[in-house]
Amino acid sequence: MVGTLASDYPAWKKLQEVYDNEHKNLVLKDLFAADPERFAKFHREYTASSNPANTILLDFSKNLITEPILATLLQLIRESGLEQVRDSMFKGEHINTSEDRAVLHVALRSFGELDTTEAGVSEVLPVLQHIREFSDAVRSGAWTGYTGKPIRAIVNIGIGGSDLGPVMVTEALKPYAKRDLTPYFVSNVDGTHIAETVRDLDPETTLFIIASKTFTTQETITNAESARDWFLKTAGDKKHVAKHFVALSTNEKAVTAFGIAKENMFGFWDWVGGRYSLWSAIGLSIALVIGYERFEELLKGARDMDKHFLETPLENNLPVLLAAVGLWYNDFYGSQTLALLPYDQYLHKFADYFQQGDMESNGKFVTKAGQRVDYQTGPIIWGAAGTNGQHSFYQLVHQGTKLIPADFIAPTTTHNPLRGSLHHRILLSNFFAQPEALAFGKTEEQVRKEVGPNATEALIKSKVFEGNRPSNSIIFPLLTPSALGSLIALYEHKIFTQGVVWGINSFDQMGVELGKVLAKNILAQLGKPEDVVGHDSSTTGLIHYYQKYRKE
Ligand SMILES: O=P(O)(O)OC[C@H]1O[C@](O)(CO)[C@@H](O)[C@@H]1O
Repeated sequence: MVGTLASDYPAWKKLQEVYDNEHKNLVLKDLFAADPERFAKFHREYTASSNPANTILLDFSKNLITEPILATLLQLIRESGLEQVRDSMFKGEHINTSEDRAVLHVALRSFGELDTTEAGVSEVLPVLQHIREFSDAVRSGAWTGYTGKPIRAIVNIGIGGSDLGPVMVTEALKPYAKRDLTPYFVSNVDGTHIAETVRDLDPETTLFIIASKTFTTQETITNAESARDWFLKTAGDKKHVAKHFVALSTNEKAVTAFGIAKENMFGFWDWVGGRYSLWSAIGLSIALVIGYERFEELLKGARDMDKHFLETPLENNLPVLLAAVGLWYNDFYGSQTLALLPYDQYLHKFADYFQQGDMESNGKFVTKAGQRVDYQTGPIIWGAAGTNGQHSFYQLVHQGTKLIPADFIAPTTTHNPLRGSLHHRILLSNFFAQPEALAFGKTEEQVRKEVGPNATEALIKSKVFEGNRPSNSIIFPLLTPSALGSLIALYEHKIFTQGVVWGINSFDQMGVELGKVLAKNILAQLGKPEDVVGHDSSTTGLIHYYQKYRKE
């Protein structure tokens, strides 16, 4: 409820008491031994309403919870008004209070089913039609470059939500890609990024997509200008820009001022948050790579999860259940992070994507009512594809001193069944084994039996796995556009649910502004001969070093 600190909810106080009195007795080994039905009680299965082949099983039984604890977590979520705020979001109410905006990324994938009159919602389908027509034309070769050649490379220039979603999805759905149309992504203002990207490209067959909700982001505009310079070095005449540059934005004035024709702009609206925008025109590169039909399947997968989130009682609601166990560790166990560990190489950018999705949404310390919170809010999101993480950071996850909740994610079936799916069996054996090892560990007694009588006490102690480290396992049949859409929406709504409990605005991003302003001030000074002024000794000293040694 706006105006209530989460720690004031009765259920929060109850959870604090339960944690204080019981957490020492919550031992997974004992919880499983005491209840052979534990998995049955603590897993749920989702089936996409428009695609029965798209199911997701969420196993949350390896969490440090009991049925009463889960019930109290769900009560906390209920007391926060989650259901009411959720309904407000879907109705288009301006729940992004600081910017007085609706939050309607769900309207991008509702295919006209959402009953909201928010300006722009009625234009979603025409924009999708424009995306279909354009992607069909480029993929068929009907759309050619200025010398009549088909497009072979698309370069998406954008950053944050105008980059991370297209990157993650085009990687994840590579099995569905048109392999003679290669996507490239330029995001960093570091000239290296665009220089290295275009160095081997052919201007005659390259299409640039300038993706920017505001069309004012310094990195993106700088890169777009350099891309245009690179292109015109060969093409010469500015009139050829029209065949090689399109824009994705809410800012038509800035787009046309840049020199991109209105008919080559794909619009979207201020109620689409950057980190929730891959379903909008920002997803153009996705539609170009996998085709419009598959892009629509992605949207429908998300829409099916939207329906699940809207219609399913909290105790069976996958986003709510993920949010609930996350709150338990983040706010009562004091964990600081959440590891996203997809056992699928195609999902190797999944954690990167939700670093922005979660941390830019919930990395806040002030509630919507302007109160400073007295509890933890958004977790640090990190992770890597399995099994690579096992050879990198799993030592700490298994035997470190930190509690690291982890979500293990995997498809039962691979797109690449090499050697009779031997690779995939090996991968999935690790997907099953790691949560088991984390949960149940290895006792000193077991170690002694293994190492024999001559081992030192120190060696024995170093081989003990205390276990009792929680995880969720999320498994589904195959990484299809529909499955990916549901999976992304699952996490979007988990993030939303946690933000509602914490009472924060998950949809603005005031925290990114100060750095930008200070950088602009320093940039203006770096170009001048006189000494920099107005900074602390550290910043001044660093700038002096830069000015002493820079060569360019
Ligand atoms: O799409 P734009 O307007 O260029 O913004 C890019 C990114 O910058 C931010 O505004 C700040 O990181 C993100 O929210 C957004 O996704």
